[in-house]
Amino acid sequence: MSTTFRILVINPGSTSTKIAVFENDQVLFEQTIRHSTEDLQPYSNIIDQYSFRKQVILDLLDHEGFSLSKLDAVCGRGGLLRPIEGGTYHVNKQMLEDLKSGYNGEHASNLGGIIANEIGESLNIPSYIVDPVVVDEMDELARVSGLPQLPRKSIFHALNQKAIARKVAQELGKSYEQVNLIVCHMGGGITVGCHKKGRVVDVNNGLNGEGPFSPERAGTLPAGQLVDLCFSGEYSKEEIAKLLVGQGGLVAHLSTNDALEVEKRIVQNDSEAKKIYDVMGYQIGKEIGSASAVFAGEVDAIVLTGGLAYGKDFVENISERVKWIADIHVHPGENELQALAEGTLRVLRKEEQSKDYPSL
Ligand SMILES: Nc1ncnc2c1ncn2[C@@H]1O[C@H](COP(=O)(O)OP(=O)(O)OP(=O)(O)O)[C@@H](O)[C@H]1O
Ligand SMILES: CCCC(=O)O
Repeated sequence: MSTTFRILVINPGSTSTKIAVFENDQVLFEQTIRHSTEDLQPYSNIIDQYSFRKQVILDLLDHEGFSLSKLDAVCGRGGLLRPIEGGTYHVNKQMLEDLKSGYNGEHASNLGGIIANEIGESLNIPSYIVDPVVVDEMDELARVSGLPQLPRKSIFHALNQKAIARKVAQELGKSYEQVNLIVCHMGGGITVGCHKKGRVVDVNNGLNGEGPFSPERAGTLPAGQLVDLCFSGEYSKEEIAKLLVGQGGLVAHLSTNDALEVEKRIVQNDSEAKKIYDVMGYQIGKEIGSASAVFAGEVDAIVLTGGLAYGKDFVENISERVKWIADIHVHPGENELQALAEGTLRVLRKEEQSKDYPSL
């Protein structure tokens, strides 16, 4: 029996689709396909981007000369499913239904399992998801909001946050279960997780109007004014939802989700671009500060990760505000493709069993 496994991994983010082909845990090919605001504009729902993103992936693999017939499995980033524990799940009928209907809401990662399944079925090979954004390890007190009918939910960049947290724990010479980390994923969305001895006990739900604004999310808004906006008669429910996720943050203020473009404008002395970019850093600093209270100050490290962590001045802006809390570890980009491949590999090698996504 073959001990070499070839795996296609697919990570649809809000502003990009990242793909890679792995041979066991070694990457053979990796590419980030960026989607501009204009590319995504025609699609009123994220699920409608499905054919567009799948075709872009297939075209790229074809262009690079990768034969699909050599694949052993396909793995996609898991989306807004029902709350489940971390791990590798095979895609099943219920999961597909929940991803398609957006059981817990709309998110680019909903496309991961759907595209993986479609490619997998066409090749007669298995498809999986690993550590979806709904991994839920929150402490009970973190679930309580100021209205009993509106409990808080755990929806965050679980895959990257957990993979980077393990790496930083290793850098500290400890296991993930021995450290307290504040992990700040800064991509199209921004989530700040409190990793307390191996569990994410609190985290802002970046999709639900919580936390800092981001390239595409509005973050925490003044609630009363938001209610007025909702009932102003000027917006439909869908339009308001899009303002919060997709057209909020940098997109709302500067008409771009691309921080590199914002940095370019700053170099050209665009004062509005500078102000908004600075405020995004300020809000991230505030969120990290509030996370430090979750640990009563006992924080081993602060971790800055995601695409925005490539921005040196941006990282400096945040670090100046929070370096008094703990040492800062910067891991730009993300480890998500590797984490997807490793989760799949553990199952293909039978080191672990894939989990069953619960049916109704
Ligand atoms: N070198 C860089 N310097 C500054 N910003 C960068 C750099 N590279 C990418 N970015 C910015 O990072 C953001 C995208 O980050 P990332 O690729 O992690 O997001 P995503 O995967 O699309 O969404 P999410 O991480 O929320 O799922 C964009 O605003 C992009 O312009
Ligand atoms: C991963 C959920 C948070 C976000 O995309 O903003």
